[in-house]
Amino acid sequence: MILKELVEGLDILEICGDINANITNIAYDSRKVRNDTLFVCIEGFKVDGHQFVAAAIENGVKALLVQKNVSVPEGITVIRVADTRLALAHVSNAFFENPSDKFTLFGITGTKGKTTTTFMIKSILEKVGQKVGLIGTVANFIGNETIPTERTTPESYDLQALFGDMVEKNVNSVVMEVSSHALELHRVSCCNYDIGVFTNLTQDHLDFHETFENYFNAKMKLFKMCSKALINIDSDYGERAWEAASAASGKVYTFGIHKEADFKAVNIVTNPDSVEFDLVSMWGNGHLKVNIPGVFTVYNALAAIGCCILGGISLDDIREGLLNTRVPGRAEVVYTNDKFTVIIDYAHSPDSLENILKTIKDYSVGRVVCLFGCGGDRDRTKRPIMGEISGRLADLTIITSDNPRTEEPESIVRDIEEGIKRTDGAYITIVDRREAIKYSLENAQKGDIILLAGKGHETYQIFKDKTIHFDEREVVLELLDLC
Ligand SMILES: CC(=O)N[C@H]1[C@@H](OP(=O)(O)OP(=O)(O)OC[C@H]2O[C@@H](n3ccc(=O)[nH]c3=O)[C@H](O)[C@@H]2O)O[C@H](CO)[C@@H](O)[C@@H]1O[C@H](C)C(=O)N[C@@H](C)C(=O)N[C@H](CCC(=O)O)C(=O)O
Ligand SMILES: Nc1ncnc2c1ncn2[C@@H]1O[C@H](COP(=O)(O)OP(=O)(O)OP(=O)(O)O)[C@@H](O)[C@H]1O
Ligand SMILES: N[C@H](CCC[C@H](N)C(=O)O)C(=O)O
Ligand SMILES: [Mg+2]
Repeated sequence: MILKELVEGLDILEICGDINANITNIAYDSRKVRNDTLFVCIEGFKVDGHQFVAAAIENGVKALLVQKNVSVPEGITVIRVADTRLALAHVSNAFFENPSDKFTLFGITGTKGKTTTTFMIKSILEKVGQKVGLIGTVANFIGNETIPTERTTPESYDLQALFGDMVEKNVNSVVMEVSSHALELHRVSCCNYDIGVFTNLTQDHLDFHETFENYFNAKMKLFKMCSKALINIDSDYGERAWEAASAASGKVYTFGIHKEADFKAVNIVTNPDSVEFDLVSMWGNGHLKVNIPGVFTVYNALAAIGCCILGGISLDDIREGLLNTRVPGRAEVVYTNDKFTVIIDYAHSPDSLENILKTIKDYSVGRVVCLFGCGGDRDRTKRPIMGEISGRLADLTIITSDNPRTEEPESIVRDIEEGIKRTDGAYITIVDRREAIKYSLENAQKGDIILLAGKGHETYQIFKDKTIHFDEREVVLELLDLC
């Protein structure tokens, strides 16, 4: 593609060199530069991409997109802009020929419920015969094809490339999780969303956003890219989100349980392994069931129902699609016998831990044992809060490690302990997660529900010096064999 076409519409501060150069590749990492590549230099949190101009030249770069002055030999075009992350999204969208215009795109943002809601929407749309793309925490999917992923929302170039692939493979709809990091760092800029959903806003990621206000504002950026918005009006930030979406989007719809809403759930029945409710809406009323427990599941279901009804799907098809939804690592029972049950769940923030513990507590006949840790290099302020929640709600807490990353696992455990000490909840600390799980199984009492929280579908554990294979589903079964 001609460079001029890639940068058309971009706010350019300065161009040096040939704007008609032919570009066959875009890279934001110098190690992926080859001949005829446009290299986009990003000032990162760890390193400055502008440092790698020499390496890019060595690899045959044709043009550079920069936000700082750089010196290059003749024959290489340099384009300077104010923000290269935004520019990367712009050129990537152009390079793959505006792929998000070619399918229906649903974007789900919020602290909790994104993965679950996307799985519900995928299941419903597949029920009516659509080919669906899904982009999120667990993996990316193109129909039945699974593509492993490291981020919830990919970098803009990778996202547009994936969209391009989805167009080639004839998807009808794409449903994606939109993380606040992605919104803040322009990973989803230039996307054309048909519907944007706000699920809720509770504490997480304050290491990155620093304040709740910044976190909220990052989430609201989604609505500037949507034709329609769907808001959880019961959420603490629901009214403000409604105002922000109304100012930005074409049409705004609401869902909820307590307040008046376009999609409202009444007569909620909670079961140990499912929820049922009646939907009331101007598009139709009806009884629905989801095989995931917890009142929070009703909110996720309402978000999915709203998207699908606004997308023209009938309530009968929605009912069946919802009933068949399964989400790996979310309230997943990995083992049960007549003595105890082991559940894994991806709760790794205060609100989600509180919700899953309350849900389990409602049905337990014996103790609730909560085993969890907190991720290293992530929001530290949530650690004592989660300790306090578990101390208050669980009969026994086993504090252990999650993904320590570059931090000392013992010091993360101590941060959690600080919170649990404010309660009279019983607890022990076992830093090694496998040993902690072993302890929970060896000491299980009749009626126990053992919750392993925080790692859900993950199949690894990240340490300072290594990443090991660690699939909690496998670990439990292996240890039970040994017990
Ligand atoms: C804070 C954050 O989000 N950082 C992301 C960001 O990194 P960065 O820009 O700081 O990158 P950097 O390492 O400083 O490098 C700067 C530039 O130099 C380039 N480089 C680097 C080395 C080299 O030899 N040559 C070269 O060109 C890099 O490719 C990059 O373009 O851009 C990178 C490329 O897209 C991401 O991989 C990286 O994610 C980090 C690893 C991360 O952990 N992100 C998490 C917090 C995240 O994004 N989480 C959310 C979900 C959260 C949730 O809701 O639960 C997500 O969407 O996954
Ligand atoms: N609507 C909700 N409100 C509060 N907690 C929820 C909600 N939905 C799910 N949870 C809890 O949060 C955990 C993660 O849910 P899910 O993966 O759907 O959220 P997410 O927004 O994708 O999270 P992440 O940002 O970690 O990927 C679940 O295992 C459950 O404990
Ligand atoms: N997407 C989230 C996942 C956290 C999962 C938890 N197991 C942890 O490692 O903290 C993040 O990167 O912050
Ligand atoms: Mg997710």
